[in-house]
Amino acid sequence: MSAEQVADLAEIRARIDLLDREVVRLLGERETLVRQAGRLKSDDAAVRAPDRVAQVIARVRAVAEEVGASPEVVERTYRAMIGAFIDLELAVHRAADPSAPPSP
Ligand SMILES: C=C(O[C@@H]1C=C(C(=O)O)C=C[C@H]1O)C(=O)O
Repeated sequence: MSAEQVADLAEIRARIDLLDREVVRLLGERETLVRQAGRLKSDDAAVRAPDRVAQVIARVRAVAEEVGASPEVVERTYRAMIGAFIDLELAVHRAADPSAPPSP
């Protein structure tokens, strides 16, 4: 890499780092809402809510198309993120109702 390319890459990474702060802040806000949802639900199946997951994926893919982002990257990112949130929500739900048996 030339000195100019090294400087350009450093600038790009600085901008990515700034965006990541915002992304993580928004993930924290999303986590608060997911925790609230987990306390309201009746059982593990309700926590997993696959129909809702399908809706969210369809919606974010459409938003990606609208804003010029890759729908594939957005879908894969969301599937990984929602998987992690479901694990968190299951833990929150079980802590709120310890008598509930865990699903397989
Ligand atoms: C937050 C919810 O629970 C789970 C987490 C979801 C999410 O992170 O978007 C979506 C559906 C459920 O799997 C919900 O039902 O809305």
